[in-house]
Amino acid sequence: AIPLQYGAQYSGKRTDDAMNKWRSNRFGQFIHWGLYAIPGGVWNGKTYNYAAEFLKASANVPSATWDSLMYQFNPVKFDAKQWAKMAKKMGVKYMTITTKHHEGFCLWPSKYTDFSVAGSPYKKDILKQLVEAYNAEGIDVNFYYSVLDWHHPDWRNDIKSPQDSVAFKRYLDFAYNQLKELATNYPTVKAFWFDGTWDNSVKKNGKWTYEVEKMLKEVSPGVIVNSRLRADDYGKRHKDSNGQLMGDYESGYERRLPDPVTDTAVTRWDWEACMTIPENQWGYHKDWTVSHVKSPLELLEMLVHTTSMGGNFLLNFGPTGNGDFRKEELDIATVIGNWMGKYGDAIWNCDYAGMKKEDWGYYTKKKNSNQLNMVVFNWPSSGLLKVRTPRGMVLDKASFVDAKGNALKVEEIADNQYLIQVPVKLYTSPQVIQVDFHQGATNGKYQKAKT
Ligand SMILES: COc1ccc([C@@H]2N[C@@H](C)[C@@H](O)[C@H]2O)cc1
Repeated sequence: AIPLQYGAQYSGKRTDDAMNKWRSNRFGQFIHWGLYAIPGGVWNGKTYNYAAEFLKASANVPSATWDSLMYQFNPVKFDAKQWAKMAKKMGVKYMTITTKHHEGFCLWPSKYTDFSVAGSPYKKDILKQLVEAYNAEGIDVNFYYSVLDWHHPDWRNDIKSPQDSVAFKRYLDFAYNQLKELATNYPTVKAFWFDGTWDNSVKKNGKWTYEVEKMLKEVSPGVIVNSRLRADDYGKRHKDSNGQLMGDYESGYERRLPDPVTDTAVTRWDWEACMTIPENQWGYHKDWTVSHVKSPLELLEMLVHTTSMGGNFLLNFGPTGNGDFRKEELDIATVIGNWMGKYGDAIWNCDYAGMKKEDWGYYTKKKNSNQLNMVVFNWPSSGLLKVRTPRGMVLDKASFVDAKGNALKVEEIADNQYLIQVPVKLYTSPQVIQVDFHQGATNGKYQKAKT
């Protein structure tokens, strides 16, 4: 192995209470909210199709002009309690909020900059209201923090001169102080979600990323940081020069999911996928006709897919500049919430079942139980659901979660191969079949092939 000072600090999954809770949460609400929500992808009457939180770049808006949006930030409809109630009904167990996105505007009154809510007509601390309201609903809150900062004069994309080094050192001190301020002033925050760390300037400062992780864990014991924060001694990101995952979970899946057949390696570590409802909009965009908008059932399948591979699913919402949510997002929250209300037990505190992916859908397995869940999206015209079990796993009985009394026919047709029979009918939403199993030798009651 290559000797490293700033590489991975440990290997394997963390098994402490804080990480077990993070893992059991499974479903989270991402919220992107900042000055970009005011123009919402439209500048001087022109609609820009690219991600709305990048409008400053897409429309080549001068910094002074963009930054003056601070004087328009006054979300009169913002109601943290209402947001938290919507999240609770949707069935999320955690929420990740952008404390500061690439534009540099801070949703809390940081003492290290004037470019925050304190300088806006709104004035109040948005993070404080959200943390209190969501925690009151029993939902954990995590903080997203962009290291990339378009506003700060000392930010550099690369270090090309001694002057760059001096300036960027000032920037890294600023960011370090802001992060310490966040961890200190909002002690119930459970995790930090770092973004904007792909530039050479950050890759050349692996030590700083190591020191940030260390500081956060000293200030807030048990706190969790994503792999995206980290660069090692040689600028390697997410995984260090020895291929070891840095941070506490892998955060490379952005608007994409690992393949359930070819990417099962991800089940060996903790990971989280974050997902937009449109193709590529994190901040509020006035015109969602610019791309495909995922339906509730598309997103629900992604949540189940992610859980089936031992990952967390972070679904993004982009509130308007006034502090309310668009209809499409409210509808998605309602439909997913209704499903979670009935079948959330197949998501929360569930993990990878260690079984081969089948065409009809996904398996999840309740932690420390003999409860296997089959979440069925694709109904076979035969009415026969194929199940291949690992050696030593024997299926006993199966029934629909909302028809526990009606046992389904479970037929062992060959070594570790079963068929579960379901009525052939139109199912209008994904169903969950609960299967009881035990470890043991197969019953061998099927006809052995004639030798
Ligand atoms: C292609 O470059 C980028 C850069 C930043 C992003 C940011 N990461 C997401 C989690 C959002 O915050 C998006 O703005 C996305 C794509």
